[in-house]
Amino acid sequence: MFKGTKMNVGVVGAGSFGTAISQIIALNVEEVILYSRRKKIAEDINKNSVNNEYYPNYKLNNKIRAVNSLKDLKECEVIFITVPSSGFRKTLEEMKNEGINDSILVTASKGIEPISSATMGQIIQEYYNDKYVVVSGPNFASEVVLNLPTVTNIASNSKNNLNIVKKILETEFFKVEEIDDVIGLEYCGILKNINAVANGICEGIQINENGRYAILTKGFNENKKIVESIGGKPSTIDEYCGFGDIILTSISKQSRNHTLGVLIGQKLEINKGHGVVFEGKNSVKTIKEICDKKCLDCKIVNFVYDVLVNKEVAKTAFKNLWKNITMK
Ligand SMILES: NC(=O)C1=CN([C@@H]2O[C@H](COP(=O)(O)OP(=O)(O)OC[C@H]3O[C@@H](n4cnc5c(N)ncnc54)[C@H](OP(=O)(O)O)[C@@H]3O)[C@@H](O)[C@H]2O)C=CC1
Ligand SMILES: O=C(CO)COP(=O)(O)O
Repeated sequence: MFKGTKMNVGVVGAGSFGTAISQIIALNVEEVILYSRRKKIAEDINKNSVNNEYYPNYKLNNKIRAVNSLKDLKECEVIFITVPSSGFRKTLEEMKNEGINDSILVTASKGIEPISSATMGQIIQEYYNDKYVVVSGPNFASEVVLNLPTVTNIASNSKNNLNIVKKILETEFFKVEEIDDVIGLEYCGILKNINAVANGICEGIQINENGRYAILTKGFNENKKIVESIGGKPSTIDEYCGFGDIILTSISKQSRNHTLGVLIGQKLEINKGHGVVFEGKNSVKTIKEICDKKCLDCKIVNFVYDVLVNKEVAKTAFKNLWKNITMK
């Protein structure tokens, strides 16, 4: 007999993380409705329980039902949004237009909107309310999909919504820890991508390990300053979503942001055509603007900005960074 939560849960975005989190949720609810903007992906999932595009060799839980219209999520009490930040606002607009009004919205996207500098949660607030839930942590989708030991942090202004989301997500191996800092949690996910690119660049130009871990330490401490400056708690950086995710994505070759840095450091051409999600690349300009506005001298952000935006040679940018690395 089913012992989980009797709830309609939806997931928007049948990509790496959306599919992975659906697997986790499926362990706790009767049905997960997974929205794919591509009909073929939805059809494959429903026919064979396989997401051929993102996990071709993995059988998904048969409690996952894929749909190709956002209308089909109308009855969901909770909806997780897992599209990249670049498509987040458009997705919310479409959800609104399709009559999705009363669901608890959860964001797992680790990016920031250019120009408005809005976090994904703040964009949700524009269309809905401030009762959204943020999920973030050292959570590679490739491991989440297998329900391997993982911890994530969640935060919300609504205790009730937080409890509901925790119930939907927590499994024996996928642990969920609440923290009391919505904006800090979101910023941890945004900033660690920039650290990952920075450490990847250093690896790409073959900086020694002592040097690379100095860069990592510097980035960790600068993130604390940034989180505090935007109204978050500096201590949030010590949590899984902070320390854990910075380390994971700065070091692991599984990280796309880290890999991007390595390739740039090695002066290899980045293939722009295949839509790989590099949230760090997309957010560094906005984060640099925020730091400048707040008169924060964040050397790791500047380093990544110099390489990615100013197109400075990575080795030159590193030399400039290193000159001032011990300056507060
Ligand atoms: N991968 C990971 O380990 C983790 C990722 N995240 C975060 O989750 C977010 C998504 O990442 P991830 O799942 O890896 O990315 P993927 O590229 O694997 O999947 C993205 C999903 O969003 C859809 N999508 C892409 N662009 C748009 C758009 N403009 N409008 C609507 N839908 C769109 C894609 O559809 P289609 O297939 O048709 O392109 C796909 O379903 C990112 O912000 C990332 O930082 C968070 C934790 C872990
Ligand atoms: O956020 C992630 C793991 O926590 C995934 O990182 P990448 O986007 O760099 O692959």
